[in-house]
Amino acid sequence: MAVFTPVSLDDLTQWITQFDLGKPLAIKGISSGIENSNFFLTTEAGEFVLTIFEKLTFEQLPFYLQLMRHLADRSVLVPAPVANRQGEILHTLHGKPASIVTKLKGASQLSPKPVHCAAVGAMLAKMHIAGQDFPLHQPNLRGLDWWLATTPTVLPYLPQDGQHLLRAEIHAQDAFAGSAVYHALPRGPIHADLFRNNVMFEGDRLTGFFDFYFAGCDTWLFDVAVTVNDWCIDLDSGALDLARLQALLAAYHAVRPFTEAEREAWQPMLQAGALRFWLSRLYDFYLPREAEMLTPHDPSHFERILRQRINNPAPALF
Ligand SMILES: Nc1ncnc2c1ncn2[C@@H]1O[C@H](COP(=O)(O)OP(=O)(O)O)[C@@H](O)[C@H]1O
Ligand SMILES: N[C@@H](CCOP(=O)(O)O)C(=O)O
Repeated sequence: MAVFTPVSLDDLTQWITQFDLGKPLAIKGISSGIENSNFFLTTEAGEFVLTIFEKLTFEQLPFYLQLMRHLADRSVLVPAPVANRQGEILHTLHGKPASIVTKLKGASQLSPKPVHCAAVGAMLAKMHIAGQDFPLHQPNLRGLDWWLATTPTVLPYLPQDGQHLLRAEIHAQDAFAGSAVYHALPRGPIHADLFRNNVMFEGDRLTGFFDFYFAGCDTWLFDVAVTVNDWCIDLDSGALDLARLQALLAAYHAVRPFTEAEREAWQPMLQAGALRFWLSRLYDFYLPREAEMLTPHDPSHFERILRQRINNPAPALF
């Protein structure tokens, strides 16, 4: 939708000399970005994505960029941040934080089949394992604390039945987060927003996960639940598609077997994954940021998913 900070080839002539990327040959704004100014950049060394960060700060960005670098170094398919000759991956362009990352081939698969879900499940498990020794820590900033803080803000906008559902679910999630099962869940860096539009495919071959700017440290199962709630559902009803669900979970389990605690936590975690995006969409819908230029996502989509998960519990995990 937008390039907020324009960049021309002339702007890059001098700036790019800090990298071993040769001369800049072409730059093209990416219109679909909503948070940042993104560009496809071609240099003598190949094709890249240049991002100027419009909201994230120099203090916040190292967690995300270092995580992508860490994962890329361990053969997880993610954009690899490109370092300059000083080894730095966070740069300044037009006075704002900027990065150059490798360009993923392909396009998003918005009508996934089991084969695509299996590829996502396997790569997600690989990503969780590879993140285990990542040294930086940042909590999931859209986790329980944020849900608890946001619920009273959005409650007044909801009709009675929505208020009832939200109160009951936040109460259930707060109790679940205090349980022994919850504390036994394996955790580490997670993507936390692995929707269909954040994964690239070339045909049936997954070429990478991107958009790590909701990443944080949380339970791995929460990441699986968020992913399942987008990749393995009928988008109209929110109902789980069992063939896609089975494909994603089996492929994940083959790389990183689920634990007993995860089996017990699966049902509340699927509800947690739905609650998180219901809340963020409610917040963006009723309290849009100043000068927000976007049409907010429909919150009722995730209310429907939450009701589906409560009324039609998913099959048990492996
Ligand atoms: N590393 C990458 N490789 C290929 N395409 C990318 C890459 N990063 C972003 N894109 C493209 O740019 C678009 C916008 O990126 P996104 O991260 O969603 O931006 P924003 O954070 O501003 O919403 C994506 O939909 C995708 O088409
Ligand atoms: N996936 C979230 C919105 C996050 O925005 P993104 O386009 O940067 O992934 C939702 O659907 O609510």
